[in-house]
Amino acid sequence: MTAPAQTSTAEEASFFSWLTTNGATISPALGLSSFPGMGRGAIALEDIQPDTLLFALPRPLLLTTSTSKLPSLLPDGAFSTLGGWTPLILILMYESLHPETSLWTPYFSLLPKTDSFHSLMFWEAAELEDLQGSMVLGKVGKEEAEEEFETVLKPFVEEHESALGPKEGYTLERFHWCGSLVLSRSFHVDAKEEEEESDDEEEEEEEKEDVADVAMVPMADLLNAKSGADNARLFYEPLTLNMMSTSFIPKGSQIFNTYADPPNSDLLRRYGHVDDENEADLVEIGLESVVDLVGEAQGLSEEEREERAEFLLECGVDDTFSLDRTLTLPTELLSAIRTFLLSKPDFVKQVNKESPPRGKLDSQIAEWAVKLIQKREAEYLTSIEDDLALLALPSTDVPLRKRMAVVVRLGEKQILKGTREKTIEEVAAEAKAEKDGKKRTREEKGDKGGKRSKTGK
Ligand SMILES: C[S@@+](CC[C@H](N)C(=O)[O-])C[C@H]1O[C@@H](n2cnc3c(N)ncnc32)[C@H](O)[C@@H]1O
Repeated sequence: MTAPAQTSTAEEASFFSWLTTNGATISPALGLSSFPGMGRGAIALEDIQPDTLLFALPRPLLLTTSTSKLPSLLPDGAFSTLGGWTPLILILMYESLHPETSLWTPYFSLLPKTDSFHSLMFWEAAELEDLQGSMVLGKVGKEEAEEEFETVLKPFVEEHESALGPKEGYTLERFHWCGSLVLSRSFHVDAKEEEEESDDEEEEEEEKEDVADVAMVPMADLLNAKSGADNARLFYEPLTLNMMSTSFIPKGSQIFNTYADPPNSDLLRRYGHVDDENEADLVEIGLESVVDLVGEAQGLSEEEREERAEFLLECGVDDTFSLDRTLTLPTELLSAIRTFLLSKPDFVKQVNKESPPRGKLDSQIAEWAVKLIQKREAEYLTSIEDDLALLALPSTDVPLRKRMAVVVRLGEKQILKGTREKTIEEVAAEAKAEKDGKKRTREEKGDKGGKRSKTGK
C-alpha cells in the first residue's frame, strides 16, 4: 500500500501522513469525505471487493489509559483512584491540552468540536421536552457527569496541577467534550478477544465496562454507522487493528462500520443522530409502571409491592421491559404482571421456588398489558398523527433536534400502538379458537348444546 492522496483538507492530509509515519497502512481505495448531516466519513474511491484490508493500525496509535504517558507522570497510585469513564476522559483532556507534546495532536485536529454535537448531553431543557414520554430522558446523565466533574475531577486536577498543567484548561466544557467523544467514538479493545466489540455496546455493558479496555481508535472512528448498511468491520490482531470490508463496496459509496444496532433513543443519546428506518427500534416500560398500576389495583400495600418488585429483581428480571418491532409482549413483562396478580399464599409459594411465574399470555394478563401500554402512551404529549404531520413538513421548517426527537417518540409510540393492537387481536383470536374448539368438541360428541335442547330436536 502507498500513502494515499485521498484527503481533501490540509488537516486530513497531515492526519493520514501522521498515521503512515507511525506504521499504519491505508488502502488507496479509501478516502475521506463530508456527508450531509453525518459530518466526515469514509468513501470508496474505487470498487472494493469483500475481505479487503481498508487500513491497519498499530496498537500504540490507540489512545488509551495505557498508551498515554499521563498515568506515569502522576504519583504512584494516584491515577487508579479515578473510576468509571473519568480516567479516559482525563487522558483526552490532558492530551488535547498538550498539543506540542502529544502523539495524538493530528488526531485531535480532526475531532468534531462541541458545537457540532447533537447527543442529548448538549440539548437545552426546552429541546429535551420534545422527548417527553421516552425513557431515554432518564439516561442522559448530565447531572451525574457534572457532579463527577465537581467532586472528583476538579479536586484531582488541583492536587496534581504540576503534572497535568494549568487547572484553568480543565473546564466543564472540555470535560463534556471529551466525555462525549468517548461515548460516541470509543471502541472496546480487549487484547484477549479477536472479535470486535464496539462503541455501540448495550447500555448495561457500558456500565460494567472496564475503562482499561476502552480505546480511542484514530481512523476507525471516522467511519459513520447506518442501520442495515454495514460494509466494514474492525478485526483485532495481536499487533494491529484491521478494518476489513465485509461486502462489495462500489466506487463512490460510503464505508459504514455499524457495530451493533441501537434503538433510535440510544443513537440520539450517544451519537446525536437517528435512523429514519431503524429495525432495532424499541420502547421501554419500567417495572415501576407494573408496580404502580397492577400492584395498586390489586390492593397491595406499598411494602408488599416493594417486596414483589425486589423478588423479581433478585430473580434477575430487568427493571425495564423492551417492546420491539416484532410487536410481541416480552415474556418477562408478562411474568412481572403475573407476579403482581398472585394471591398472597401463591406469592409465598413462588418465592420459595426462587423463580418468577411463567410469562404466558392469557386474557387476564393481556388486559393488564394493554392497560400498561395505554398508560405509557398517555405519557407522550403528542399523537402519532401530530408527529407524522411534523415529519411531512419540509426539513427546513423543523429544527434538526426537534425532528430527531419526533423520530424517536414516533417510533416508540408506533411500537406501543402496534403491540397493543396485536395483543388484543391475539387474545380475541385465542378466545375464538377456544370457543370454536369447545363447540367442535361438543359437536364431535354429538352434543349440540342449548340450541338443540331449546328446540327440543
Ligand atoms: C464514530 S463518529 C463517525 C465520524 C464523524 N462523522 C466525524 O465527522 O468525525 C460518530 C459520529 O458521526 C455522526 N454519524 C455517524 N453516523 C451517522 C448517521 N448515520 N447519520 C448522522 N450522523 C452520523 C454522529 O455525529 C456520530 O456521533
